[in-house]
Amino acid sequence: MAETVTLSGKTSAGLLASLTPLLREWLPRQRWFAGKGSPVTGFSLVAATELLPAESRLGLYHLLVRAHQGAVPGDCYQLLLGVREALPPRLAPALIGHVPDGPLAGRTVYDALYDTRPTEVLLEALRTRARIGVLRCERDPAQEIRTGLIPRRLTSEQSNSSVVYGDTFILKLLRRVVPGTNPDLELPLALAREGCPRVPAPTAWMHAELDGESYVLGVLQPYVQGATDGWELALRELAKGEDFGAEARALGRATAEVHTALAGALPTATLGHAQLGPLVDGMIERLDAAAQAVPALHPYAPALRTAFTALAGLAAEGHTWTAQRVHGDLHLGQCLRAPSGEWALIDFEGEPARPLAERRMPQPTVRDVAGMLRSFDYAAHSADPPAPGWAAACRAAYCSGYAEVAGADPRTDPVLLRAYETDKAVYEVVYEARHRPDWLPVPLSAIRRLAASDQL
Ligand SMILES: Nc1ncnc2c1ncn2[C@@H]1O[C@H](COP(=O)(O)OP(=O)(O)O)[C@@H](O)[C@H]1O
Ligand SMILES: O=P(O)(O)O[C@H]1O[C@H](CO)[C@@H](O[C@H]2O[C@H](CO)[C@@H](O)[C@H](O)[C@H]2O)[C@H](O)[C@H]1O
Repeated sequence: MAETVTLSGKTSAGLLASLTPLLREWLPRQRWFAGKGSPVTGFSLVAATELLPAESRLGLYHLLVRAHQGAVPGDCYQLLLGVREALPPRLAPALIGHVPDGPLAGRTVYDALYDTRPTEVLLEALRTRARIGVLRCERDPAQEIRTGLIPRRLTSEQSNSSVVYGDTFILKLLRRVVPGTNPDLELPLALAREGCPRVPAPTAWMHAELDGESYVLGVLQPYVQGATDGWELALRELAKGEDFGAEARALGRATAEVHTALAGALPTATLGHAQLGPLVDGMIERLDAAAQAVPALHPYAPALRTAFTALAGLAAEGHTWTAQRVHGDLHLGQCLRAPSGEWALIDFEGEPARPLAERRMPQPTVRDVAGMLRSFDYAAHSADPPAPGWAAACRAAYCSGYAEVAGADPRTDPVLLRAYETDKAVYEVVYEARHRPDWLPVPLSAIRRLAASDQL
């Protein structure tokens, strides 16, 4: 591996100044950019590390940059920038721009995750537990990382960016990074220690040490070869008019296995009146904000609010609930079915827009169950014609499968389940209004059902 350096203050200031106009254009267009809606006014450099010298044919920089949006410093993003004289045609979609001045004047800068050599450099750093400037790589000594694996970038990227190496490993590079323990590494590591086979065990990971704080930057894990995700599979079965009950039941069992392992690995808590109050307040605040943001939700808000006040009422009567660490953003797209038929769960980041501390709090497991129940409903309502009976059968099979392993059926606590399902549907209304307005009718159909009923 080439010699690597953390850039001096002067060099990095020059670098950032010349990159700023290009990044200001490019960053807001990325799928993973979280600050959509308000313009980026500037950047500050959090860390810059040269992984391949810029003077060579191919330069490579690892950057952590804070995007400023208005007066307050905004989110910190991880960028891997390649530097070349000119881009070969295969790298055209990766173009960020041509640098007009400064230390890289006349050269072309691009998103290096599209390129083979830079992604090989990352894997090599993980394999060799490299420490480069602020970057630190660590790995599970029990797992081997072979050399010579061919990288390819995943095009189905969502909140982050992923590279698959020879169908053996997948490296997820977090794009918006925050200091602290990241559940996307914390939970799979805890599950691996607990011997839970439902979640690929982290093979290696990279973080940055900055001012005494650690930022998780990426996680390498075994790639589930030939897997189909639950969303794709559900839509396929729906289109064929096929029953999905057996798969839904297996998914319920897999979810309960993961919950059982998480409860064994990490602290649990009891939620009584004092703890539930703030949780319910949060649900009501999210509902009010959503009803303001999406007018179509407004007429249903009073009826939806009863889902939350009913839960607060139970707590006031002295009911308690068990809380533990959960997935936090579970839906069919986070479930992978291997050709063997086994299900794996991925992406333990939680809802990325929520603060880390909130995402790491113990919560009732029904939060994940509600996410999956919503997902069956989503699949059924994106079919033409909608198939509510199919969703109802999947939801029942999922809860039965869950109960077989957990020993308790989520449907036996309808007030809790309705509150969490309502909270999720409200979140989805805002998500769709912001990202996919054509999909808004899907969560709105659930909103109508939830507003009209006081049970599952
Ligand atoms: N271990 C894995 N094996 C196979 N495919 C995976 C694995 N982990 C993730 N993927 C694929 O990568 C995609 C993105 O992963 P995910 O963790 O959900 O990232 P994001 O946070 O960007 O949504 C998933 O939808 C899935 O198709
Ligand atoms: O996968 P992400 O962590 O990025 O989750 C976000 O995007 C999801 C859509 O890609 C969104 O999920 C919603 O749509 C799914 C179908 O596309 C459906 O299966 C889910 O049940 C529904 O919530 C998710 O809410 C959002 O956080």
